[in-house]
Amino acid sequence: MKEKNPWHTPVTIIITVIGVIAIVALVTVAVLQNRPLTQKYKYGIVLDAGSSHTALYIYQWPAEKDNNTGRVEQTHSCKVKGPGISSYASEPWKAGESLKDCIEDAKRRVPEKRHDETPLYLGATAGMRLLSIEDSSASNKVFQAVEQSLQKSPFSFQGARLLSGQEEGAFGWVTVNYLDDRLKQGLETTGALDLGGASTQISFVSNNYDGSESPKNSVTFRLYGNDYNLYTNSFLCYGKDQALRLTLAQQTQSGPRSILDPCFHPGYNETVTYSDLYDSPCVSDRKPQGAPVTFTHLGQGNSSQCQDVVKSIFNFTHCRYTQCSFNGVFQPLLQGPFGAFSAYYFVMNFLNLTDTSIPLEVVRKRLSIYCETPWDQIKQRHPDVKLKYLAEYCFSGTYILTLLTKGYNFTSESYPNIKFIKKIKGSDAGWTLGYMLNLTNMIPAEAPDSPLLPHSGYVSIVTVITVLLFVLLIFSLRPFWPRCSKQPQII
Ligand SMILES: Nc1nc2c(ncn2[C@@H]2O[C@H](COP(=O)(O)OP(=O)(O)OP(=O)(O)O)[C@@H](O)[C@H]2O)c(=O)[nH]1
Ligand SMILES: [Ca+2]
Repeated sequence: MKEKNPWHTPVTIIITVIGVIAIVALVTVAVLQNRPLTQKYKYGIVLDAGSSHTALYIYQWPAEKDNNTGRVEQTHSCKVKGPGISSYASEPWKAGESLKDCIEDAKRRVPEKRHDETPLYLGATAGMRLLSIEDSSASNKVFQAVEQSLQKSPFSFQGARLLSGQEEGAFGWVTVNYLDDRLKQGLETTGALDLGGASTQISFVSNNYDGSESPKNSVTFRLYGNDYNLYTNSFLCYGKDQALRLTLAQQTQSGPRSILDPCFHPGYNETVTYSDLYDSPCVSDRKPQGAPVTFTHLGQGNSSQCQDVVKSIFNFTHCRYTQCSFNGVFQPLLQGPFGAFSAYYFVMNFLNLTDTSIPLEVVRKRLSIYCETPWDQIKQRHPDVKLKYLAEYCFSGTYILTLLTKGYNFTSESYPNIKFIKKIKGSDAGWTLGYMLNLTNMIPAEAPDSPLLPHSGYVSIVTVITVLLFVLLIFSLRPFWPRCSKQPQII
């Protein structure tokens, strides 16, 4: 006779079926409930109105994770044609007009249904700082013109304003450390070195600096639960274009008809108008009286003399603090790694000198060989490079090394701590990202609560516990199991 399987009773079959359905349902709900939503993005736009040009940056981040694990990244940038907005002082409406192409570009890049919720900011830096010193009414008119133009865009325009040098330095530092993921993890931070056309910024955290010695150089932040006491300084007139004016002013104090400039290649020969050279508040008070209309700017290509001329634009004589960089500005001891961007990168990249493991002495030697190369040869070697940029790389390279070593006190030992960078993980290094993160409150002061378990761990645990409960249920029903009718053995 065939033995009857005790499991084949209606009760156990029903329990098993219900149990299996329950497990499947539970796991499905857990998976569906916790699956990442289809990615939707939010956008933010920042216009960087620099002294030499304006650039527009578009940032995006996952819509449902504004300030948590969502990472803000740059998706696009647009270079505005023409000079910086401060150059339109005499015809301000043109400053507004100049932005239109990049705004049209942004309209195509940001999905249309997000346009009206996308914040748009314009921040102006040293070019407008100089214009506001020189002619505040002209600078107001330029701001009005760009505001009028940007208000017409479909984006949510949040205003155009002048950043202070301190903000420019601090937001550059936030950008670098945010992109490097150093803030969220509370890691040692990276200092930021920004070389613009009209100003230059240095920002870093130094352990032996509490901000009390020079409060105007101190910015404190609480980010992701960590406190930072940042040292920052912006040197107006020490961006590379204004620094070049300072050295040319130094060489033309007697109002000569020609100068032999050690920072330009031998054979270089250009006519410069005195009124153009001295048309900047950085040098205007030093315009020589009775000078001719123009002077001939001749290149000499003499590196050591170039270093001397460049050094002469820094003032090292007075310091009322325990230590200074230059021009009587307090600076604590340099600390940690540094990221150097903007013109630091453009120039050192052109000169093939971004590798800071090359000893500083070798860097100087290579630069002096470059500076001594005749202008004709330089032009032949680089037919595609803009002549204005090409003519200035010898000066700019010398200025960068002088600023870093004589100005900020980097030494042969600390020079390798500098990294010349353009982008970090696809986003440009600069103040714009930090500025937007700040204005959109996207970096919380306290560390966000992270989920106890990752999604996969959560699903696995739910499944295991459900199966265990089910097995337990089956066993708890044991008394109801039909008895196995074993035949007594006949001996
Ligand atoms: N060689 C080279 N120089 C560049 C390039 N782009 C900009 N520059 C120059 O580098 C300097 C710094 O440029 P930016 O960092 O854009 O300066 P900015 O933001 O206009 O000026 P600030 O308002 O002082 O920050 C300026 O003298 C520019 O003319 C480039 O692609 N190559
Ligand atoms: Ca800049």
